Amino acid sequence: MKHFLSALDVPDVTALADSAAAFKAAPRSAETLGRGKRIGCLFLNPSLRTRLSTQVAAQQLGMEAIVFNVGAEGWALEFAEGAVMNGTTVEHVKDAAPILGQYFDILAIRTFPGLKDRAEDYSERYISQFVKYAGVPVVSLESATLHPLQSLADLLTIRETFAGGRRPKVVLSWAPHVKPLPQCVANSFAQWMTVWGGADFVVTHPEGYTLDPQYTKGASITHNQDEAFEGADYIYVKNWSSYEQYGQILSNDTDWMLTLDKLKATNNGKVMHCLPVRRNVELSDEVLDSAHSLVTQQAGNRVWAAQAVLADILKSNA
Ligand SMILES: NCCC[C@H](NC(=O)CCC(=O)O)C(=O)O
Ligand SMILES: NC(=O)OP(=O)(O)O
Repeated sequence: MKHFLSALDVPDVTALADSAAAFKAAPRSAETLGRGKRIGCLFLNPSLRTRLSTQVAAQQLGMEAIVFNVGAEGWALEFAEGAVMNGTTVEHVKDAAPILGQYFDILAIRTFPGLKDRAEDYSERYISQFVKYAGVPVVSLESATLHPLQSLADLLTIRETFAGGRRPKVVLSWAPHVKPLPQCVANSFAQWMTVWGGADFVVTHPEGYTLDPQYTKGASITHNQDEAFEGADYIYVKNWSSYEQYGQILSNDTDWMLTLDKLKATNNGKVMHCLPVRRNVELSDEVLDSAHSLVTQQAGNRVWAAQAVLADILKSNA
């Protein structure tokens, strides 16, 4: 693949998850693949896992990784076409991106949505301008609407932990939060689950939190969390702000927090979350600290997901 922005860039998500599993079994199996190559990781927003796992993955492929917190330390970038730059932005992406394309063989970017203007966020203007102007492969480190590296790690986690000999029931469950969050992780998980097609996939959320249907096509959607949890093998917990009443918090319904009591209806369900997590708001301590929780394994798998993606891009663009 050329770029990695969405599941739709991946010819075969199962094969990519297999590649991630192979790197997990043999981390140094392609340690010369990236020799002499350099990845630039640009962060317009904070990160712990994505930032570090991508660097570890690059190093294990023999690549050099340079991280730049462009949001905090760089010149304020302008993305609007034809902007009269007499305000706070200092440098246009049209000028910056081609330079970054000369410094790096792969450019990876984290750029969260503004959550003010849905059309603007869902146009993915920021990351697509890097694609347009950098001239090198671009990897999403979470963009305005999707988080594909997270979803690939999630798919790996489900495939390596499920031993049921049937299709697992996987539930994406909305959770309360203190602030409006992007829809990225939820959109992306739904997209990967439906593109993969290996699970009975259910999305549950309070009214008003319907996700963009392009990502949930093929999923069962219900406002009844108890019903969704019945017999579930995996519960993926995530908050998102409203897509319909864009960027709003409509419900701070604490009843939606995942507790051990709620897990009783599941099939000894495993619990997933992308992290960072607000303890005792989204999930209770007793869930996160129990054997139900896969969150540490899931975050560990971010390395293998990133390694599979970078290896594929290196091979495809050799
Ligand atoms: N990269 C994984 C999640 C990133 C982001 N969470 C956050 O911003 C949490 C912030 C907080 O808890 O204050 C999100 O939901 O998309
Ligand atoms: N899950 C995830 O993307 O974590 P970071 O925001 O810490 O990178």
